Amino acid sequence: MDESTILETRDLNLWYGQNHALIDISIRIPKNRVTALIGPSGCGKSTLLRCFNRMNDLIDSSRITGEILFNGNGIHDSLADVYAIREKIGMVFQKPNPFQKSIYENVAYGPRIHGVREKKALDRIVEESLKGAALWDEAKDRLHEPALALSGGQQQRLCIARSLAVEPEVILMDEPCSALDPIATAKIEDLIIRLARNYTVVIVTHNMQQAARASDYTGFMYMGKLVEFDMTTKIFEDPGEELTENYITGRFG
Ligand SMILES: Nc1ncnc2c1ncn2[C@@H]1O[C@H](COP(=O)(O)OP(=O)(O)OP(=O)(O)O)[C@@H](O)[C@H]1O
Repeated sequence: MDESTILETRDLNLWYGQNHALIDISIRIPKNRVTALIGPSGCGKSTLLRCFNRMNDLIDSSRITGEILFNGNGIHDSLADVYAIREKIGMVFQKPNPFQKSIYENVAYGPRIHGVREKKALDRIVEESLKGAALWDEAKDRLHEPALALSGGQQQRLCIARSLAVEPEVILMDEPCSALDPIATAKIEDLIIRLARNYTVVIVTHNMQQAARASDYTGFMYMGKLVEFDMTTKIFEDPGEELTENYITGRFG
């Protein structure tokens, strides 16, 4: 794989109490590409995703061994700043979760916390972020309306805009389309492909067509292990492992 790596795990293991949820995961996430994580329910996809920006730190029972590197630096090193990591590695969840504020305030919230006060600067960030999330045309005349008045698909794009507003390098997406209809899903998929021009996207999905359509690389996980990681075309057309083939041809899962 001749790509530069932005995120990497080396022999990563994670336990929730006695449950060994991730087993010896070594993966390299290529920069400015879309990587999909697929596999049957409970195989550890969301857990691995949450490790990348230390969201698993918030779960008391979880314990990890091994290394996770972001741009070559260990994210658990003593000097690592977890808030800076979560700013650079944003996350979008399954269910859109905008704040109970206006569209504008949802996007301006992060930059404001980081000290941007000037209205002109905030206006510019809001516009750029909404454009980046393909929501500007639909939202520009209603910026001060409640975000919760948007449709589900628009709310999800607003959540993407909110993460773009703090200038991330990576966007983690945990089944971002599972609550959306096919039209809203298609819009998010187009957006994911476009986002990869400037950002790295890692997406967990149950939808194999989505992984095939929207990703450059795919990792197939099974029972806590990364069975295979390769270019998406290779995984779907000529997988190296029988287990992968059985999964993508619908023989289990
Ligand atoms: N917060 C948690 N506390 C304890 N155990 C957890 C927690 N989250 C996940 N697990 C366990 O870790 C394992 C992996 O779960 P995870 O959610 O990462 O899988 P997944 O592949 O994303 O599943 P799904 O596709 O169903 O979302 C499962 O056995 C699950 O029960």
